[in-house]
Amino acid sequence: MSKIGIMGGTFNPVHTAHLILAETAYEQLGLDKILFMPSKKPPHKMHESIVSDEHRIQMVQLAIQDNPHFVLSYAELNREGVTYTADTLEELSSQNPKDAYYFIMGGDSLFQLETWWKPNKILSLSRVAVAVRGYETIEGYKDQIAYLSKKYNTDIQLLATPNLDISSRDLREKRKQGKSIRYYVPETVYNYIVDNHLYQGD
Ligand SMILES: Nc1ncnc2c1ncn2[C@@H]1O[C@H](COP(=O)(O)OP(=O)(O)OP(=O)(O)O)[C@@H](O)[C@H]1O
Ligand SMILES: O=C(O)c1ccc[n+]([C@@H]2O[C@H](COP(=O)([O-])O)[C@@H](O)[C@H]2O)c1
Repeated sequence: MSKIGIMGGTFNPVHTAHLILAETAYEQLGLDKILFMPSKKPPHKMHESIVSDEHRIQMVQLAIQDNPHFVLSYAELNREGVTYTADTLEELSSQNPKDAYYFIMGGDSLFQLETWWKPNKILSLSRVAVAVRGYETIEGYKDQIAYLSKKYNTDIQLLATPNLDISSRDLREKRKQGKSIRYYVPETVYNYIVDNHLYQGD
């Protein structure tokens, strides 16, 4: 049996907080590997402008290539239409029934989790590991963790990450304003964004 972390995201673009979050989960939960799983068409971002799958794949690949326990997963990119986490977990666990899945997320996702498709299935097929985001505090998460843990009879893990106030949205905005995003993303990803003129206009 392997313990597999899933770092799902739009990764538009992937940034340093995603990588720190995944590495912390790997270490703290004693995982065997982390799947970086770009979403195809996230249901809650249907109207957002997202760079092509190819660009997001390239950026994730560049970001994780030096880490032997980080793996790019095409599980959602290979599916047609809207991709739901519950369906992805069902597919993964039927392919590898002996593996245990840990779905890694930031606090914004934790507070939205009940609005996702079939939260019950998500929480029965995986354990959630959550990191405090930006200026939020652990205190603000405790009630939500206790509520979800009790309701869905699960054990939600809190990850000991530093609070990193980095978001893809802010990085896209900085680029639009001509500001630097150097060091918010790995150097390879920074060069890719600059070389491909990504996030410069509308
Ligand atoms: N700074 C952060 N701290 C903790 N978790 C984060 C952080 N940034 C992203 N995450 C988590 O990583 C996962 C994937 O995030 P996503 O790709 O949407 O990045 P994002 O920065 O939230 O993007 P956007 O600003 O476009 O919404 C989500 O579960 C999100 O909560
Ligand atoms: O399945 C759902 O209903 C659902 C709704 C919102 C988000 N998700 C997943 O949550 C992960 C983080 O999403 P995002 O948009 O914050 O990058 C990513 O894997 C999404 O597919 C899933």
